[in-house]
Amino acid sequence: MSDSRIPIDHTPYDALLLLSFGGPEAPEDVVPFLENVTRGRGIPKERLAEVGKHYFLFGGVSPINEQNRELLAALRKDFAGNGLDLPVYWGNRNWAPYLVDTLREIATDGHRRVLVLATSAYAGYSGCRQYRENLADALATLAEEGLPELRVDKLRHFYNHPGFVRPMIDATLAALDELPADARDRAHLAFTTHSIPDAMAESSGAPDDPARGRPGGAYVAQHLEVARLVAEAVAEATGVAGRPWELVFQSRSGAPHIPWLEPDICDHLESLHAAGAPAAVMVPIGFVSDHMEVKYDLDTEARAKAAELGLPVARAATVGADPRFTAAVRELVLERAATERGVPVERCALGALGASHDVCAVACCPNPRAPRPAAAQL
Ligand SMILES: CC1=C(CCC(=O)O)c2cc3nc(cc4[nH]c(cc5[nH]c(cc1n2)c(C)c5CCC(=O)O)c(CCC(=O)O)c4C)C(CCC(=O)O)=C3C
Ligand SMILES: [Fe+2]
Repeated sequence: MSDSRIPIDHTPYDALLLLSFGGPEAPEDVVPFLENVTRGRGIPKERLAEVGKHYFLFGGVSPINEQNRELLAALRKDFAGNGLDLPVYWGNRNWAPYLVDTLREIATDGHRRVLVLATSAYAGYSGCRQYRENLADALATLAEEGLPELRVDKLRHFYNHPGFVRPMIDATLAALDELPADARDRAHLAFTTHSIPDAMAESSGAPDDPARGRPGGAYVAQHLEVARLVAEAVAEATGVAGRPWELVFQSRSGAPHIPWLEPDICDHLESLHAAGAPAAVMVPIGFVSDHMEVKYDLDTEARAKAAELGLPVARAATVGADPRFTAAVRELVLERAATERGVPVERCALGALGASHDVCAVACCPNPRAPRPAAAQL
């Protein structure tokens, strides 16, 4: 890591907010949680009933909140151990602790400039702007309550930061080791992420992003870049060149007549099997922790499909609270703080796309329904 070159000075910021999706923690939470997630989004009732079943299969508890508690503790420990005296708070979009309550706490604790780490590494409406709209809504509520004004900035997309990519390389190598030895060297890598509507993918990214308007937009271009970086590092570590890999999708919702990114991981496993592939590793590069989309859609549904086909599969772990990731967050905080102070610093990124912008443009990753106020933009 290059953090030694960035001064350990968090001014002008006085708090970091870990902002996440949230999930139910008891059976009676499941329906209200799904109502929060899908309000005004036109998700068919049948799909909601189906997704509800996924949660009930796990006792009505999503692992996501516990994973965020672990990340919060790991960030605090990393900061404390490296002389970064910046309080870290946690709030969610869809479940307690709710974002608005956490922001109120931040304001009443006397903080004014808040940096936000969203648990989503890539560009796109769902992973970026929607969180910024939620921030704008929460700030409006605090203003109505007469609380002092907070200024909120969001950390840049971290998909190509070495502290995010390197743990995924190791996780892919570990998953390959779980496969039968005679299938290992010819096993495919199936990189997976959340499917989103084609139109949302195409409009993802900054207006001047070269990927914008191309099929899949910045969302797909960024995932392809991470997939390539992981595949190349795995080739180097294993000495196996030319291993096939693909970017595939999971967790589609929405109405069937609206096109979403494909192929689905389960269809992909079928194609691999039909084409004679001996095994596959599923690498969930689109997610930062092993939450429900990973535990159900991959570990339950896709594994069942693979078992039915007789295709050996393994699943790589997500980054979670890996110390390299918490160090990367620290580095990103210090990088952004230095930039705000006008101090030039190295902006660490692997691969060809370079470090993302710090501040989103008004036309970045537009809302697919109608424009709404969003925080942390130009
Ligand atoms: C890009 C993306 C990410 C990754 C970036 C990020 O992390 O933000 C993500 C993460 C997550 N999505 C999650 C859960 C759900 N997403 C849904 C619905 C949707 N997701 C979408 C996209 C994404 N989603 C979209 C375009 C929809 C359609 C409705 C809409 O336009 O909003 C629904 C509704 C039911 C259904 O699945 O149809 C649920 C329950 C959980 C929590 C898991 C847990 O509980 O452990 C997490 C981390
Ligand atoms: Fe989702």
